Amino acid sequence: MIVTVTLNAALDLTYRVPSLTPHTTHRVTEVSERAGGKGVNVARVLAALGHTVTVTGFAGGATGRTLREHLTRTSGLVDALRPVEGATRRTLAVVDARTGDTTQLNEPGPSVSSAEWSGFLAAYEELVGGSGVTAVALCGSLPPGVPVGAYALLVRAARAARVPVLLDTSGEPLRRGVAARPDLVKPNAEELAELTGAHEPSRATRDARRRGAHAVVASLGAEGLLAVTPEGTWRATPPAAVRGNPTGAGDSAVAGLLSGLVEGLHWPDRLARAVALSAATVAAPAAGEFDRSVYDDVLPKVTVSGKASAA
Ligand SMILES: O=P(O)(O)OC[C@H]1O[C@](O)(CO)[C@@H](O)[C@H]1O
Repeated sequence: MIVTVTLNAALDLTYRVPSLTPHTTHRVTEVSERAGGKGVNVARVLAALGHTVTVTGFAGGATGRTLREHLTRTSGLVDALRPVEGATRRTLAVVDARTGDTTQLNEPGPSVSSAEWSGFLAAYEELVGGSGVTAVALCGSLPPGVPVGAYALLVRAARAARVPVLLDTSGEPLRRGVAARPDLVKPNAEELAELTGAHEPSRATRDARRRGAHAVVASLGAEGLLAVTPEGTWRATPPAAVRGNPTGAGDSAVAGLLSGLVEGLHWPDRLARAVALSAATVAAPAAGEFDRSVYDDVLPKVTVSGKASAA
């Protein structure tokens, strides 16, 4: 069983408008509402790939209730979200139908008390310390009240339980989390540059490893993925850019990497799967989903170059 942690879960709204223009009124032509937050999206993609996933983090208020109802509709997901007094946030993705561009607005999330945080930490330690957990993904921003070093604690607890742990966050929580030596981090180019101060991806990726991450997979948008790992260095590139809504493409890459890890795939196959899932998510209406025909089409066309390290 894979565990995904979403401390700042969200009810994701996606609006499609004919053309997004500041200072004007828009008629929304399509509305979708989904359970979201990065770890929830990762879990939904993993479940669609046939994995059983326990979803944990916080949920509260009417939005939290709606999010949990959405989760019950996806088979393969086990809801282990912990209740909080504050209401789960909403996020809004506005898709401009003319240009295909997406504008994302994320609420900050509920205030989490220190008692709620300590309760979560104890439950998490018990969960990852129990039997049958094959990997943990720690994903997304932290809600107000959760300590900035939260991910570092969660990484250490997973490592103590000998469970492989992946971290996908940004800013100071990423910096501290990386120093706790996760097995894998998956920053995008911007997060990587902020972490390391380096703007050239291969240099920044190597630097992120020096800071503590065992392996680093950088997501570089339409240019695919760059992986720097103890087993080797690879670049995985999609055959062509896919038009659509890129929200959640990084989450699908995480799902591809994690599923590949627990299935024992070699790095080049894991990376190809992650790139194909990302592309297939751009083609889908919302984060946490992917277009299976695009996935099947792109997967054999992903180019993976690079080499394994000398044994
Ligand atoms: O936790 P954040 O970094 O604010 O990201 C959350 C948001 O990102 C997405 O997961 C897309 O990656 C949305 O579904 C939305 O919930």
